[in-house]
Amino acid sequence: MAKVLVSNIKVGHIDDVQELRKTNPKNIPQRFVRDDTEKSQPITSATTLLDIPTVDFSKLLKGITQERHQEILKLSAACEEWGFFQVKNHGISQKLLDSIEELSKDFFMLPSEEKKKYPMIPGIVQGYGQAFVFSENQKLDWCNMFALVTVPPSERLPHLWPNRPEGFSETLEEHTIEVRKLCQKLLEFIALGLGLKEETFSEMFGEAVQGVRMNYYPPCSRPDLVMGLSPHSDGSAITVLQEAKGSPVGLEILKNSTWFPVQPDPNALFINLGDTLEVVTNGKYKSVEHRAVANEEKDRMSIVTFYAPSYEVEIGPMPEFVDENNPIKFKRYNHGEYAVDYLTNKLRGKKSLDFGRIQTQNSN
Ligand SMILES: COC(=O)C(/C=C/C1=C(C)CCCC1(C)C)=C/O[C@H]1C=C(C)C(=O)O1
Ligand SMILES: O=C(O)CCC(=O)C(=O)O
Ligand SMILES: [Fe+2]
Repeated sequence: MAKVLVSNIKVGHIDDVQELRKTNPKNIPQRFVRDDTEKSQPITSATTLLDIPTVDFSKLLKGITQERHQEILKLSAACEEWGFFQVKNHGISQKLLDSIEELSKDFFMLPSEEKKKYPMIPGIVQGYGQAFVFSENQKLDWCNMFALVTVPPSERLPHLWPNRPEGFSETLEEHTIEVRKLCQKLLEFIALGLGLKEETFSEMFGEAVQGVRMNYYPPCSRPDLVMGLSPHSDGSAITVLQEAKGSPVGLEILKNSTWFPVQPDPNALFINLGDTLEVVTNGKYKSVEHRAVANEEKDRMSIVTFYAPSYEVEIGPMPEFVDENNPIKFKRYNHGEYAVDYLTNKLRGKKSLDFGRIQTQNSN
């Protein structure tokens, strides 16, 4: 994908939320204050955490057994009903996960001037700062991000790979490889759960694009006024989310017009479906809309890997999911063009899917 340089847009001043917190914790600049229309209060309280469907990866890895079949049924049910699940016994070493978490936290704790050596410029979602800001009056999220495209190497921006904290870039390389293997295996089992051959997505995606983003949410004196991360569906096929240990509840899932707080098991990884899986299954599976809220007392951090098709491939609903009862909902499109559309707009609920959606008379 051509690196979209949207350098002629004015984004106004974007405060670093960690600096805001440090210098004047009671000050919430107006650009961070959401009006009520945007922040429907969750109907459920944080005490009613949503039960996250859990898949045991070690059972999926067993040969063709009844146990594996049951786990695949669990996986497909979670994908169809919720669009997310958590995976335990995922096989990624806890040492690596702890290391990437510690190094990511150390990165965010670096002095501001050090982090500003890796600026995130509008339209390029890589680097340190706030992604998806495209206008001066756009509300900002209470979040500092650091993101890199990691695969293919040709899409990397080497000058944004930090040399501090020590070992961060090297650990990121290892983390990229291990999470990629998990994504590829999960997509094989998701394919089987759809009644497809397990190679379906590896053949469809080509050399999958992979990006990683660390989100750091400092405490906020008025969490009721701000949004940690705006509501969105991910522009991935699947996303792997690791929540830092000791994080307060922050991630919320939209289901039946209600925001449900979820907190993944610290020994599991949270997986959510992105727009691409909704398109290729013609809506049988749906990308889940989610957001993150801020917390008054505690900081929170997430490490998120996005796994998506190559920019070169064409994506569209598979014939297996189109029939007279399920008319085709999306056109076929070049994934690179979808990626440009996604990455040059603010986070906007599930509007990212409109890029490929076929508008029908009665479509709302
Ligand atoms: C919520 O954020 C995303 O879904 C997302 C997805 C980015 C991507 C696509 C839309 C198409 C395939 C490539 C890629 C995974 C980059 C956010 O971008 C991530 C990835 C980087 C890098 C980042 O800043 O956040
Ligand atoms: O921090 C979280 O829990 C959500 C992060 C997320 O949705 C994202 O980075 O796409
Ligand atoms: Fe997300």
